[in-house]
Amino acid sequence: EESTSRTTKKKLVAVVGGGLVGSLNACFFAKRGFDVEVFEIREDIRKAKVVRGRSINLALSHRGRQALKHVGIEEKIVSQGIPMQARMIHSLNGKQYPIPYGRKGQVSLSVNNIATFSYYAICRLTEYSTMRLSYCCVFRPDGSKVQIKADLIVGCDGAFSATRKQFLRRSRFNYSQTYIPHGYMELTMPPVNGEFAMKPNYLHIWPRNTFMMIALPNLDRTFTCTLFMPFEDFEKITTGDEVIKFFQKYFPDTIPLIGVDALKRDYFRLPAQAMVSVKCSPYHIDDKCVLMGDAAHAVVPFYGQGMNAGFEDCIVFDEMMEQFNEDFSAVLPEYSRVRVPDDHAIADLAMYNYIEMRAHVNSKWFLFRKHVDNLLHFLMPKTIIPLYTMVTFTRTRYHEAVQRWHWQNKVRSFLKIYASL
Ligand SMILES: Cc1cc2nc3c(=O)[nH]c(=O)nc-3n(C[C@H](O)[C@H](O)[C@H](O)COP(=O)(O)OP(=O)(O)OC[C@H]3O[C@@H](n4cnc5c(N)ncnc54)[C@H](O)[C@@H]3O)c2cc1C
Ligand SMILES: COc1ccc2c(c1)CN(c1nc(C(=O)N(C)c3cc(Cl)c(F)cc3C(=O)O)c(Cl)s1)C2
Repeated sequence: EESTSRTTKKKLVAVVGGGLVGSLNACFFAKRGFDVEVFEIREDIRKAKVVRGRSINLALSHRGRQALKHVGIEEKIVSQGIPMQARMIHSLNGKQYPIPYGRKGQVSLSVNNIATFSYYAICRLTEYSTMRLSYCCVFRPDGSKVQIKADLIVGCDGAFSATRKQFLRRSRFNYSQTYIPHGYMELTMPPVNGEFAMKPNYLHIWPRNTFMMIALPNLDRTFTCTLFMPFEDFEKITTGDEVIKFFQKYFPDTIPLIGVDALKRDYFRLPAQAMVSVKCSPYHIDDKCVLMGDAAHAVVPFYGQGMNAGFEDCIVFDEMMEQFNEDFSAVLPEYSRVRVPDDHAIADLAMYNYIEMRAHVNSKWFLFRKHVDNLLHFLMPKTIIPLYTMVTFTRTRYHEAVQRWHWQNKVRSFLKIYASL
């Protein structure tokens, strides 16, 4: 029977979206003793046979790991991830050059997407007795809605968020989205005699200016290769032979590793996927609703930070819940005030990196820039910290990392002028 002894009724938090950020966020709220209900449009991940995620594997770095650590699942995820201690640059002549990310411990982890993470997060959730999972769509495709009576709604329903769509109807809500002309396609590189086809503890990169391919290792000793190319170039390749010809020209060393038949087949399995950059503000409505993850800020993947930024959203929000004693009317506006500039900064950084890579990033550029960065950092470790080090291996606020990077560029150009005198 209803326990009358309790003075305050437990508050209910409804999380829309049970993807990477939604399921992690639910852990944060459940840990605080809230009743949490997660609404996920797709079937229960724990029963799903086929993993359907936007990218098969992702680079998990410091920001994301700090969030996982907060709810006690960092070790579980790290044990399922493969550390990448350096980049392996594949030049056109087939030569490979490793470029370390930094000091020994500074690694990114290649983790399997939805399957590994959400599974552990949801299992963690069910350990908190206050957890309920409803596999249904909050806003049904026919527009009808599930009635939720909750004290707080957290929109974690991804780049095409239905929760955010409700924000669009309000005045003073800012929104922008940009589709880039590049698409991406994922291809699998199988093991060779049961072993990884390439060195596993690296982020493999084939930088070819307009075209680029990267490969991250998976636990099952495959690599997931992600080919980035303008849609118009994807469309020019219409037959298996044209695929092989294209790979012979730009990625010759990968043909024997992916396999001619697999290339011809897998290239036409799915069309190239689009990449969108979404910015909006504010992230909240009064003390009622808040957006996090891709629902708040979808970024192009050219910094490997989308999930890490979404996970960091959860820590930042939780820190404010602590600071304002869980008073939503104080936490939500403060969350928008602090987090919008940082998430916009990483969106800009990722877009800048895309434009930089498309323009003049080939093996020589990569080698030159990364060795210069590492050299300057070695000479003036406190003054020159490579931008990707601040972004990937620290929790420096994204907008501060960008400010510092601008300042360092001034120092760098001054040094160049000084050196040339
Ligand atoms: C090619 C590529 C490579 C990437 N690489 C990296 C990387 O290396 N590192 C990194 O940090 N990030 C990377 N990202 C970004 C990362 O995938 C996203 O930032 C991350 O998935 C965002 O998680 P999310 O939970 O906010 O959204 P999603 O993962 O999209 O989850 C949203 C969830 O909400 C559900 N949903 C949607 N609509 C509704 C609704 N109306 N009702 C109920 N449920 C709903 C969906 O089914 C889904 O489960 C990459 C992205 C791409 C495309
Ligand atoms: C699964 O799909 C994807 C797609 C893109 C990425 C990832 C996974 C993981 N990514 C990472 N990027 C950085 C980084 O900081 N930069 C500047 C880089 C940016 C690009 Cl595009 C690149 F090719 C190398 C580096 C590099 O420095 O290694 C990391 Cl550190 S991890 C990009």
